Amino acid sequence: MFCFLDEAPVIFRDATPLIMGMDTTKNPMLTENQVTYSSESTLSSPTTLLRRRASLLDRFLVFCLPGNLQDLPAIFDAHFVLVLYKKNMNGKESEIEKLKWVQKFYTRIFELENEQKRHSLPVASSPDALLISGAIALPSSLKIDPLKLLSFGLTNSLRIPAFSAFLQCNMDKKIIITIDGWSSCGKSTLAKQLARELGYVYIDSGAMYRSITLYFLRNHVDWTNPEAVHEALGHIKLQFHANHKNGQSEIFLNDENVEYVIRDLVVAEKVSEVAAIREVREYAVKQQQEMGRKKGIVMDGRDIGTVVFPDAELKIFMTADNAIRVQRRFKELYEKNPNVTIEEVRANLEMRDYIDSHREVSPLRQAEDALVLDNSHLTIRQQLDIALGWVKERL
Ligand SMILES: Nc1ncnc2c1ncn2[C@@H]1O[C@H](COP(=O)(O)OP(=O)(O)OP(=O)(O)O)[C@@H](O)[C@H]1O
Ligand SMILES: Nc1ccn([C@H]2C[C@H](O)[C@@H](COP(=O)(O)O)O2)c(=O)n1
Repeated sequence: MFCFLDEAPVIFRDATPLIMGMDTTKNPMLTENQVTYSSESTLSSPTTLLRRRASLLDRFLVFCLPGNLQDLPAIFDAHFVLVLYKKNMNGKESEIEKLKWVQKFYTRIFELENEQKRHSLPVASSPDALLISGAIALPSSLKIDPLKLLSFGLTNSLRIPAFSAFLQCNMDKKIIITIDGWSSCGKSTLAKQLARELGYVYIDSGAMYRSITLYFLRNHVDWTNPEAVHEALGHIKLQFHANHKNGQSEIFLNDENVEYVIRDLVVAEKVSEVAAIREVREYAVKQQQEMGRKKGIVMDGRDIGTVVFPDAELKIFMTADNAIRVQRRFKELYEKNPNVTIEEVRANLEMRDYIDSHREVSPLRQAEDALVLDNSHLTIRQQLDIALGWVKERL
């Protein structure tokens, strides 16, 4: 399925320069200034052209794609947001190259139009634009390397909704995505975004261990005593519910929303001890496996790719420099409680990482077939784009 969640893009049939539009109202972070253009001279004509058509186009931006024309075929279909024309070539050969591109561009637009007709979809077209909508099967052989996009300097500054749309071509196939890694390296941030992009369920397995710990603390359960643990687990019901206000899935402990209280350092101090108990793990893993039965799930934790879903289609192992992780978590906790100190946060992270990776039962470790994502110097958006690229390869 090729469907744009917000708004279909418009592809302009104009003569050169080739233009594709992107709805900027749906991408508020995107401003014209943020886009790196390959050369000023290429800019004037597309923007002028667009502005002249303000009624139709005032919500669309034009991009020029810097870089080598040879690379364009790979990204052409995937990104309906890009202007793929660069007027910095001289000489006859270049002109021929340019013409070839114009030809390819039109050919593809007409193919798309025909696809839409073939699927009995309304084709909203005018002499100068074609609205792409509905189900259009893009070639499954098409591969896109997000790193290539990074090299164009594009994904730094913009989210490309067309990329999600591209992924949706193959959305019939549901996979399991596991994200394991060290504390506070961004697992849940990435997992939530991936789930949202793909329409998958997100499960924060750490929230389950945290909720169990909260129950034990509140009820003074002696977790060094296996019988007490067994008895207590019998009184625990864990559920995830979507919060319709923020679209996030939140954890409920015996029908109480504990999503926020479990993030407290009081729980964080003890959770690794509780999570190391065999019976606690068996209790949690059973439920996690049940949640992934229908696939279409992104789950983050410590043992998801190794123990919970050893056959997952995509396993990501996240990591980041210690100091960076401490800083990120400190910033987050400080906003909620200015009394927290960076030393406390550092000590907690180090302690949890040590216990989590040294415990006897399902210690944190990288699955052999996991892809490593070190996000020390990546933005949240960049890490998402990289992970989406990996997903695409598996769909
Ligand atoms: N690439 C990034 N750049 C900057 N900050 C980030 C990045 N990724 C995540 N963060 C921030 O780092 C903090 C920790 O992220 P997150 O809660 O996703 O980590 P986690 O690995 O799930 O943590 P935990 O192991 O405790 O569950 C959050 O404040 C998040 O916003
Ligand atoms: N699959 C998992 C998930 C979490 N844990 C433990 C280890 C963590 O220190 C703790 C809290 O998890 P977080 O919220 O930081 O992801 O729970 C685990 O052992 N296995």
